[in-house]
Amino acid sequence: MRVALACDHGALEYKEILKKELPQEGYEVVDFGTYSHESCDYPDYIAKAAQAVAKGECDRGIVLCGTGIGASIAANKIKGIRCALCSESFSARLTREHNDSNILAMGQRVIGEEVMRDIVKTWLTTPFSQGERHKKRIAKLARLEQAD
Ligand SMILES: O=C(CO)[C@H](O)[C@H](O)[C@H](O)COP(=O)(O)O
Repeated sequence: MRVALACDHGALEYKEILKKELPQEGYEVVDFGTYSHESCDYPDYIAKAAQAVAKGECDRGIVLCGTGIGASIAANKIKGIRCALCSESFSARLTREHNDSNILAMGQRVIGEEVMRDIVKTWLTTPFSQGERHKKRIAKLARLEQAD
């Protein structure tokens, strides 16, 4: 699985942890930045990762900022993206099973390192349930994008 990573200056450390550790678990990572602690604007980096997922260049994406909120808002502006902001693994599992989320957002200023790892592991390994009720709802989400 190829995973797009992106962050702003508020979450550089967690992005670097994932960049180092995910390949050890067999994931390919593509790093869309940012690459330093210099203050930057999260939409610039998050959009690149989200576009890569939307185009099918990456299978999934993980985006991070201080709270995860700005990152999740930015990712969800891209057509075809269902980005879920998670601070615990229960939601990470349910958003895969129910929403078939293709991007995970987290906040480095909100959750600890081990919680972050737990969320990522759960989110990457949980399949979509394929439930008909969930497929119907996801189709309705897609139709909302068409209304733009
Ligand atoms: O977008 C955010 C808030 O939801 C992120 O947490 C950003 O990382 C944060 O706004 C950055 O704040 P800073 O004061 O510029 O470091």
